[in-house]
Amino acid sequence: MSERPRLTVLSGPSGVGKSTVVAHMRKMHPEVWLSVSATTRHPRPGEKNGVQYHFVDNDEFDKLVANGELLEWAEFAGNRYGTPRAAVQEKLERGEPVLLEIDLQGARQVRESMPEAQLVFLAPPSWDELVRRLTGRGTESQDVIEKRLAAAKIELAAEPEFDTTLVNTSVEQVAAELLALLGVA
Ligand SMILES: Nc1ncnc2c1ncn2[C@@H]1O[C@H](COP(=O)(O)OP(=O)(O)OP(=O)(O)O)[C@@H](O)[C@H]1O
Ligand SMILES: Nc1nc2c(ncn2[C@@H]2O[C@H](COP(=O)(O)O)[C@@H](O)[C@H]2O)c(=O)[nH]1
Repeated sequence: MSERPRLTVLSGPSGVGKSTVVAHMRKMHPEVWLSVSATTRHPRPGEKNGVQYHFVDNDEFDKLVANGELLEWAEFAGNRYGTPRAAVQEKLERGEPVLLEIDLQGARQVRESMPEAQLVFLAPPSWDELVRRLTGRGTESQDVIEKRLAAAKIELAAEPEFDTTLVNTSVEQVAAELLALLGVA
């Protein structure tokens, strides 16, 4: 009997570098499949529907929830985000690894529904560096940055709930560590 296919969750505070690390990893290994979440957040400049996210309005998101189409979902800093269930199930049924990049509330839901999943926490080298990265990205208003930093304090305190912690000092190094955890490299 083959080993059960693995679902990996990558979580960590807003601005720590999750998307940057995953993008670097997929540049080296395009075969790594990342779930595309649905969100009610407005696209940032350069973001395309169906690529970074499926951008939906509140009614569409309500329908996804009501129809049981989301594996998990959460409200984060004023917007809702959720993982479409069907694509994840299809990949796992084919025996292919699955990567989710989601917040702490979503990670906790996955732990409940799929205890075999591995939960990876991406931590910043320091609090000041996290603030620098989130602010320096320049994509959020000061009000939203403050909401995200308030959430970050809760997320950092939850680090012991995760199976593994990776510290994002070097994008290249942490991408290699994540690949190893995915069983790709
Ligand atoms: N190791 C690193 N060293 C320096 N800067 C980094 C590093 N990793 C990421 N960054 C920078 O930090 C900023 C935030 O990164 P990114 O958008 O990937 O974070 P995130 O965790 O995906 O955030 P969110 O949860 O808000 O989507 C970006 O400007 C990115 O270039
Ligand atoms: N619970 C979920 N969280 C998600 C999902 N997709 C993304 N996220 C997380 O939301 C925040 C904010 O993302 P941003 O793109 O607006 O910066 C971040 O922590 C993401 O990881 C999801 O499907 N479910």
